[in-house]
Amino acid sequence: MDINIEATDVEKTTIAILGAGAWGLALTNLAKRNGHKVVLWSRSAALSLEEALADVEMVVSAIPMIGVTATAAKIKAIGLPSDTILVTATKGLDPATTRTPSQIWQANFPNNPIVVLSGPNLSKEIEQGLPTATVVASSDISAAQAVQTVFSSDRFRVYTNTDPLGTELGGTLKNAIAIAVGVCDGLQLGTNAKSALITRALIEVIRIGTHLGGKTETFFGLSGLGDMLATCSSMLSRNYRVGYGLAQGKSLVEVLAELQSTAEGVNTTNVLIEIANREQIYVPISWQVYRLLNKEITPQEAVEALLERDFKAED
Ligand SMILES: NC(=O)C1=CN([C@@H]2O[C@H](COP(=O)(O)OP(=O)(O)OC[C@H]3O[C@@H](n4cnc5c(N)ncnc54)[C@H](OP(=O)(O)O)[C@@H]3O)[C@@H](O)[C@H]2O)C=CC1
Ligand SMILES: O=C(CO)COP(=O)(O)O
Repeated sequence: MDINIEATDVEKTTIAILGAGAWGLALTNLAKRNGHKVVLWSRSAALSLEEALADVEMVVSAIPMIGVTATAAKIKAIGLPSDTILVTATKGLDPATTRTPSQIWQANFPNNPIVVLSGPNLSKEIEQGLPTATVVASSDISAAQAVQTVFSSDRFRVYTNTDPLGTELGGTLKNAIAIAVGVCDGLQLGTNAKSALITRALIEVIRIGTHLGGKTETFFGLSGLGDMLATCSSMLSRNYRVGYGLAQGKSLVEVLAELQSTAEGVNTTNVLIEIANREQIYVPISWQVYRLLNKEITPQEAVEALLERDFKAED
């Protein structure tokens, strides 16, 4: 029997959400609609980080990758009770250490429960009240369930998962792929090409993701294939728009200036190639994105390079 839990029946949580960008605002609205008490903090906020964190049961980081290490260090200096749940919603890789955001949070707060939140979550659609689903993943299942309770609604279906790294890497690695698919669409290569690219890209993401410790099945779920399909098929995706703009002959600087918003895939691709070179992981699609972003080839040459590779089996 399905039990319909009304938002009013659920115990209320006090939450600090860090990062007042598109994602931090959308997550704030989701939690507030469920009646939870939310303090939204950003660097330009009137309240200090210390004030924002006072007496909260949950901290949600929606900070772009560029700010995660410094913010985690500031919070460590302030101090957090060990039962405060830390939720990371950032999709990126740290250029200094090649770590994921959850690994950074875990290193700073080894005794706190860490939960990754990731899925096909284009914030503009969520803000319009359109339905979607997401995944909250943690080795601490009760912490994941607490986050599930905070954000779940009839428009935002939240699933739990016990593979935080796989969940996080799916959402992160697909940003390099969204740039590639943006190029494919910008060059008007057609639906067959796009479908082939996304399918081969999923194999690539699974190859990297499992090498780094994620579980194969996670990459076929919402945070893997689900998020890849969302970002590879929408002009709402900033990463897709980076690829699309480059295919139109714009420079990376021009495209990023037009976006005025975070496109994590640019940094992620650079860090990913560093990891792939170091660990000898075969990443043909991300490699062409890397060369394109670093002005080594044109969009047309990237496509030719992918098509001209040696014959191989599909696996
Ligand atoms: N938008 C989306 O649809 C989704 C985004 N994400 C992920 O969430 C993260 C944030 O994205 P999004 O909100 O869209 O980005 P935005 O570009 O909309 O906002 C970024 C926010 O982060 C703050 N910020 C920028 N640099 C730093 C820094 N060095 N330290 C602390 N805060 C900083 C800025 O606020 P201020 O300058 O005022 O401090 C700004 O409010 C990214 O990793 C993204 O991949 C995940 C799922 C969906
Ligand atoms: O991760 C996202 C949707 O799930 C947001 O994608 P962009 O960062 O490309 O806009």
